[in-house]
Amino acid sequence: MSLGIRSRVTVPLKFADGYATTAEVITFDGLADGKEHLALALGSPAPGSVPLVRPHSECMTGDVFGSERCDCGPQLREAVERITETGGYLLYLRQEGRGIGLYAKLDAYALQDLGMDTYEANRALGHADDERDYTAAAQMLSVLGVTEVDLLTNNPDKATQLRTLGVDVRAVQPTGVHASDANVRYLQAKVSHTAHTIDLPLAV
Ligand SMILES: Nc1nc2c(ncn2[C@@H]2O[C@H](COP(=O)(O)OP(=O)(O)OP(=O)(O)O)[C@@H](O)[C@H]2O)c(=O)[nH]1
Ligand SMILES: [Zn+2]
Repeated sequence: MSLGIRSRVTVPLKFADGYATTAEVITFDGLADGKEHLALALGSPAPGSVPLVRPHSECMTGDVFGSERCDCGPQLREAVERITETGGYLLYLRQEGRGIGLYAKLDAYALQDLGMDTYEANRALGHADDERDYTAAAQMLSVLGVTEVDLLTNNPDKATQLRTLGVDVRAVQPTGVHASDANVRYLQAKVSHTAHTIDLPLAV
C-alpha cells in the first residue's frame, strides 16, 4: 500500500485536570512497520512556521492508567498543551516498552523490583536497551509535508535518528522534569545510560 494519509478526524480532548483542546487525529497508510501510529495536529501554527513535534512512545501503563513508575503520562499531558500553544504535531508511536512490547515491559518491571535498572532488565530478557526505530515517524512527517521541526524531547536518540532519516531538526526543546519517588530511578537510568537531558533534583 502506498504511503499517504488514510483519514483525518477532529477529536475534542479533555484531561483529568480540566485542560481542554482539540486535536485533528490523522491516520496513515503504508507506514514501514505496518503499525497504527497516529499524528495529532494541535494548535494553529503560523504560516511558514516550524512546527513543534513530540515523538511520544506508547506507554499504556503511564499514558492510560497513570502509572507513576515512569514520567510518560505527565510528559504526554505537557506535550499536548505546549504543542497546542505553538502549533505542531504529537506523533503517538506504537513502540510500547521502548519497542519490546507491553508484556515484556511488565516482565522488565518485575526484574526491576529485584534490583535491576530498566536497561539491565531489558538485557536480562534478551532485548537491546532500546529497540525503537523512528522510520514511521519520519514517514508521517513527510506525508504531512513537514521537512523541518522543533523537537520536544529529552532523548538525544530521537533527534539523531530523525536527522539520519532526513528530517531537519532545527532545535530540540526539553520537556519538564516530572520526578517522583516512584520514578526517580527510572529517570536516573535514562541520564546515565542514554544521556537524556534531564536535570534531576538531588532529592525528590
Ligand atoms: N523496556 C522498558 N520500557 C519502559 C520502561 N519504562 C518505560 N518504558 C517505555 O519507555 C518509553 C518512553 O518513551 P518516551 O516517553 O518517548 O520517552 P523517552 O524515550 O525517554 O524520551 P523523551 O520522553 O522524549 O525524553 C515508552 O515506550 C515506555 O513504555 C521500562 O522500565 N522498561
Ligand atoms: Zn511510561
